[in-house]
Amino acid sequence: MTTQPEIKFTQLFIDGQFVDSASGKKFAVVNPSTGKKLCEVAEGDKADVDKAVEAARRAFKLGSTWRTMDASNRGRLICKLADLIERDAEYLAALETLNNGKPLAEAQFDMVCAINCLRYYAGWADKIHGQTIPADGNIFVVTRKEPVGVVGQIIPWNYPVLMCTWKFGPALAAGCTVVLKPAEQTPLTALYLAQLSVEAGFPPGVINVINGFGETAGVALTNHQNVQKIAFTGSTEVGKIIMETAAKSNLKRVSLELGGKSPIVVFPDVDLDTAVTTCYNAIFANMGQCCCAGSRTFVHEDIYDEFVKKATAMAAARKVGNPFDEGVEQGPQVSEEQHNKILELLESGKAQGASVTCGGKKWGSEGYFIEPTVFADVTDDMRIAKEEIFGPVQTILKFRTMEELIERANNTSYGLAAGVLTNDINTALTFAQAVEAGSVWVNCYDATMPQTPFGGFKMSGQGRELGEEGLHHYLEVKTITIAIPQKNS
Ligand SMILES: NC(=O)c1ccc[n+]([C@@H]2O[C@H](COP(=O)([O-])OP(=O)(O)OC[C@H]3O[C@@H](n4cnc5c(N)ncnc54)[C@H](O)[C@@H]3O)[C@@H](O)[C@H]2O)c1
Ligand SMILES: CC1=C(/C=C/C(C)=C/C=C\C(C)=C\C=O)C(C)(C)CCC1
Repeated sequence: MTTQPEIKFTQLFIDGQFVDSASGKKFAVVNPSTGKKLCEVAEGDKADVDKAVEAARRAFKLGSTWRTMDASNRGRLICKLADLIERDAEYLAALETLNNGKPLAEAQFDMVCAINCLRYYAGWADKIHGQTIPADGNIFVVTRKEPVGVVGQIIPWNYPVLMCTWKFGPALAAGCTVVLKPAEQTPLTALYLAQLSVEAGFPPGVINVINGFGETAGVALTNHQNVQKIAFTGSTEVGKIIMETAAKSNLKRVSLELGGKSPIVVFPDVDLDTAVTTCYNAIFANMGQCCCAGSRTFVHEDIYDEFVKKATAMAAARKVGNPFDEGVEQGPQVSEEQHNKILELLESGKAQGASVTCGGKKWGSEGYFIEPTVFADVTDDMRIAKEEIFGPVQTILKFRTMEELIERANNTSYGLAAGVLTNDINTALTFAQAVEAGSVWVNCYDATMPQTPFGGFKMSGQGRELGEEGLHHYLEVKTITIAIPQKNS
């Protein structure tokens, strides 16, 4: 097992090559386990985004290698990229753990999910097609699905490799070319994937990666006149800016995967230990840094006290520490900023009267660790019940009736995911139909697969990623109507 993975790539990746930024500027990448600098990477801004978009435009030109390639061969290239990730999965997982702080086992599982995602979309490449339409008159009508063109993709730091593949997979299967901006906190694995794309044989310019900050590189990409679509994952706050910038520049297409405050609901007919474990995983996975985290645990009043007792014991037993160490379940939060934001929300929970039954403060003396925390007696008006904490903080609320539950579960501007744990099919379906969420998991949680659409209602986003739905944002529909002398049925 590699615990000191070599950092091999730190430049920008434009037109199939690693290059310095036009300004020569660099920024520090930090190890969240220690708070110390890992390395410096090139800092891209507008000038570099312009170059990358130009390269992506050339790669997308009519007659280019990419545009004239058989769709089945596009699929083979995507498959090859998946194979290379699989070959280097141990290294990539270690690099992810080093840069992001997630426990190695979680990073390893992310690699499996990333590989599966690319293989799924590789299969789509030669199955994307239009229709023939029996329109009125002496005409022959066909539709073609065409790639939208150059796509800007902006991703967050919580699943760096996985998010790259959620973005690359459908875009490349559709035949687009991409400029991806990783989060400034976690650029290292995206750069390694860029190198793998060369080895896989993607033509230069099809995949470009620009490290940089949101306010400079991110804005330049979103504002660009020659970018036809922007795919964004991150905060709802920035999602709004993206939509506005996209509209004001060239009305580029936008898909958004944003925040959440997802309810996971426990009815009294369940096996309690199983339910406690499901709710625990739903919130504590990835240090709580997941858009779909089950961050409001609603428990029926009949089992509330017993549930809190067991949930507290489980969180207290959670092993925190060096994410490379075997058996460690929780590493640091990704950054000092996130760490401080969580601590501030923990204080608000205490001040507003929630009961801390486990944790509630910083863990250790170096790095960005937070104790696994459980709050009981949480009420809907508290900040910890309303705001996205993005940390290892379980908030347990009490409910009595289905009507009240549905009203409270939906009383949020978010609508990304929800979970319901019950052995009664009617209870499950009543809740599943009523809850305003893009994914509803029954007797499971986080069951997200490449085949299943994922995305939000309300302010949790626009559009869906994954599944067939995830392709649509990368495609334009062209209707071709041909006058013919005589039609026949
Ligand atoms: N939905 C998610 O997956 C997700 C991921 C990360 C963070 N968040 C939430 O957002 C909060 C803040 O985290 P954050 O500041 O890292 O998220 P963020 O939304 O600021 O960053 C996400 C990505 O957007 C880029 N970005 C930032 N401002 C931009 C702009 N004006 N134009 C274009 N791109 C821009 C960033 O550089 C990064 O690549 C977290 O505490 C959490 O609540 C959600
Ligand atoms: C939470 C776990 C997983 C699921 C992660 C998901 C569904 C991430 C989805 C995307 C984004 C952008 C989240 C936003 O923060 C795995 C990968 C299935 C592993 C188990 C834990």
